[in-house]
Amino acid sequence: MAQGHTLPLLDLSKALSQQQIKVTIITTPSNAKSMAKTISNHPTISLVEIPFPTVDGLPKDCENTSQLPSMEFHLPFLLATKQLRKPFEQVLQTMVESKTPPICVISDFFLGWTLASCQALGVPRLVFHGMGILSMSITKSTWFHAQQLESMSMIDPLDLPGMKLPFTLTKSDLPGSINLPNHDEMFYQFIQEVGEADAKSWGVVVNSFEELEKSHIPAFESFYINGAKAWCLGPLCLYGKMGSNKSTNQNHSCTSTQWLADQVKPDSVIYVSFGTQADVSDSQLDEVAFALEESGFPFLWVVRSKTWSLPAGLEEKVKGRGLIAREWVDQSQILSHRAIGGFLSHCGWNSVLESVSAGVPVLAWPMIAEQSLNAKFLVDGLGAGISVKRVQNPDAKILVSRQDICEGVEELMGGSRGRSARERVQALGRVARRAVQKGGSSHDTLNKLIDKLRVSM
Ligand SMILES: O=c1ccn([C@@H]2O[C@H](COP(=O)(O)OP(=O)(O)O[C@H]3O[C@H](CO)[C@@H](O)[C@H](O)[C@H]3O)[C@@H](O)[C@H]2O)c(=O)[nH]1
Repeated sequence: MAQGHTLPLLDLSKALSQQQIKVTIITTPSNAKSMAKTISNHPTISLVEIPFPTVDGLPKDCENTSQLPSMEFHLPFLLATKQLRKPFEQVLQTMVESKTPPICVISDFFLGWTLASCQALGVPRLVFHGMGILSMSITKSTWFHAQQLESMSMIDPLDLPGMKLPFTLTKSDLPGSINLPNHDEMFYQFIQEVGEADAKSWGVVVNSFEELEKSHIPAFESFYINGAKAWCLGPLCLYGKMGSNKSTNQNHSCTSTQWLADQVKPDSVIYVSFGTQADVSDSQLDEVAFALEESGFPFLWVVRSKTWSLPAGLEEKVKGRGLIAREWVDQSQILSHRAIGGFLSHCGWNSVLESVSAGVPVLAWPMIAEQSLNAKFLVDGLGAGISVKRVQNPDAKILVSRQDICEGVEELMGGSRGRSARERVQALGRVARRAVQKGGSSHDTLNKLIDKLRVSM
């Protein structure tokens, strides 16, 4: 129940539907509403609504993390989702009783209770984390070896058992949620609980492709106790867009796409977005605005903050050169527009895969969750991006200065490191697009998964 998980699962539903599999999406009313349009021309995908519980301490009508006023509400939100269990089980029970049991349930990692629901009815549970293989393996490994980590310095290279890392990893590279010495007790317990259910799942659906992360699969699978297999089916964003390369998207009517259509120079525009979860302070957004103005490059910037506005004097300066989108845009489509030459990104895994799929190099600015690992993989492991310079104090209001953002944008769009990242990511993009086509690794894996599930019925 987060856009970063819902969107790839919708793409997976489309991929399954293309293989003549009937998909039932069980979700809550507001999530169902936002999904309905996307699946309207897929008659084999249907939606079943179950109510979202009313919970003290959680704002009303928040059924998705993107609707939370801030990530402070994340834990109460996660705990509330446990109450979905009963209505979910009723839906499943009805399917079984009407002699149309599902061949499997694909459940989000955060809904750990679905394991027991599936086991009770003898339905295989596949888990989906939204993350890549490498970041999941590092996260799991550091979780299980937390005690050894405690005694290590922040700068010594980490040697994680069973893993060959494609870059040097230190404790300071790990996501804050792993590094914090005092885990929030309830959050810790919640993750422990869903992690145990995860490890007992029948299999794992992964939004990645073998050519990108194959060497890390054995280490990842070793965390599963019943021989569960990781099924790499991605990049999921590419299903439904097969055959398309860089497009001009002329027939899309929304403002951002129209604005993009007027940008005639290929690879000239920098796209900026920080995903659907990270809280970015308004003073930090000011720094981004000044940097984009100073860099001189055309930009398309998606801003989530409801309180921020462009600093005085900047509007005139960027008029005609930049577009600030405050509504939802089709990011994946934007990235595949030929005018887009770079992406200033928080490195959520979907953004990383969408950028790779479109062959767009990234200026990496990780913010929360496992994003620092994605950024490291992309920049140091794959050479498909460069990093912004960040200040070392995580409590500072301004984590990246306007000078450093501007320098990063200039290097990505016009510098030699940006050029080599562009070449590298374009090559990776070709491999990614091949993976989901007939005969490609992800396409084949999807068919093998369907066959295996049918046999085990
Ligand atoms: O206006 C918008 C804004 C976002 N998106 C899409 O929303 C998704 C955002 O996903 P992601 O880039 O992964 O960022 P988050 O929403 O922040 O993702 C959360 O979930 C990811 C998957 O688990 C993790 O990698 C991240 O760290 C976590 O913050 C992407 O598909 C974007 O294309 C749009 O299409 N339009």
